[in-house]
Amino acid sequence: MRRSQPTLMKKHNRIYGGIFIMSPRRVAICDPKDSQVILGTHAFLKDKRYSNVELMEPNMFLTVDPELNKQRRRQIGPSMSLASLKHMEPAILEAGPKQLHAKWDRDIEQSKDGQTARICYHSDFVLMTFDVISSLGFGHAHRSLTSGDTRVAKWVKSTFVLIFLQAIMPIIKSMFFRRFIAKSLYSEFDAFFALSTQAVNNRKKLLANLSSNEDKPKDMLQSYIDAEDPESRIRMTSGQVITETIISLLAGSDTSSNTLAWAIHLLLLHPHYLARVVEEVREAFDRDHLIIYSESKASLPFLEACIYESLRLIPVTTTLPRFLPRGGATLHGHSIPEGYNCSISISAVNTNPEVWERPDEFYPERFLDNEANKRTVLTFSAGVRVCPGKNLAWMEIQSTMANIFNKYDLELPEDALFTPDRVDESGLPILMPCTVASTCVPKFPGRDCVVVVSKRK
Ligand code: HEM
Repeated sequence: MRRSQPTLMKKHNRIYGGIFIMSPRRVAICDPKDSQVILGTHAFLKDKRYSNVELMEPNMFLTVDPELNKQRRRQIGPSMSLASLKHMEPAILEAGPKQLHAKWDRDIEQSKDGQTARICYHSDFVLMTFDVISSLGFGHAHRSLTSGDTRVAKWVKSTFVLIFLQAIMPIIKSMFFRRFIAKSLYSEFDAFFALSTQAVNNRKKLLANLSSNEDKPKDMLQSYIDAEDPESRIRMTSGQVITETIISLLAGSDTSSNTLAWAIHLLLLHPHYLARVVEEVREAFDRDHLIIYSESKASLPFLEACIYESLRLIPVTTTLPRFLPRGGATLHGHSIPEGYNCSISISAVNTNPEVWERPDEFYPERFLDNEANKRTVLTFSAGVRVCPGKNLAWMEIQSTMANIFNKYDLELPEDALFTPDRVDESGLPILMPCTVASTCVPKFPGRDCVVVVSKRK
């Protein structure tokens, strides 16, 4: 079995259990305890294919070198803490929920009846999450969602593809591919790199003219420039800041937008839960109030449970590939030789029937007052290389959803293909199909991620 598609991994987990052979020298891991063992230490290195990528300086995401990864985490980690993100929240709300409202209000106003608009929420979330991270990372307010200028968002996509291709197919790094076959991908990457370089240079010029530290911008770019490793006192060079900014943009936009899209899809297919979330939000806040993350965290436990359940059921990152250390390891009672690869299947761990009751069901109640269940969800990974952008993602996702439900009524269009009544043999709503590459993306977003939006009655 070579493919690691989530549905296949889940199916094989039910047949073969917590561990099975996927292909020669590669085993699949589907058990939460084994995953914690592997992810808890740098001994199980990230898959070596990541180090094939030669586009930027070595960085936190692609490095297989534990020392570099640890240093970067000491440098960058604090800027991703909730305390630090609190200072960035105004920029997140401007580029995120407020911009989305502006776009949806305009769509409604310009619609035929002036009351309801058909909206592809997937494409809006893609641009919105890109705008959020690029505002923080470039210190410049890209507004691709409302302006319709999607040029930079496209460069990001090309960079993603290029990284993926270099990792699995190193020949793409050759001059022949650079000049001919993959020329446009490389030139879009160059444009994106030049933009990031310009952002760092502009910021350094601005800093040179500031009279007080108090006036420094409060964003991710600034915190990367200021980041210092408390152990070695080393700060990042401009090249490293540029690279880490690009990496944050790549790692943080598609993941967040697709998570938002799956959460909305799941709620539309479970109208009783949608109604419960809407009621919770509207009882807690006035209709014109812009809900910030701390408010939503304090007052909207059911919304939070729905997001956890969506992250559990459809994790946008599907596998975590790791390398068995010298001497091998015993996993799930089996001795696995050194040099083997193991692929932790996030989707199989998140739906392992030995751990989760009603594993395939969208059942958010399992997360109400249940910290242990929240900790078991593996969607942001865990351990030494856990996602450093987790807090930012939560801030963005939860405040976007809270503000959508506070301001708009959402309904599936009449021609929707996937509806609450269209169920499988177990009686569960059939989900829209997805494509799995580096993230799990709706396959036909223009067809399946459409919703009719009107202003809240
Ligand atoms: C819903 C949103 C997100 C999900 C589901 C997610 C998931 C993940 C996962 C599973 C990993 C581990 C990958 C691996 O080990 O192979 C990871 C790593 C990473 N994520 Fe996220 N992520 C999200 C949002 C973000 C955001 C917003 C940022 C940045 C601002 C970010 C930055 C990173 C970085 C830099 C790494 C590499 C860490 C390392 O290798 O040490 N992520 N993410």
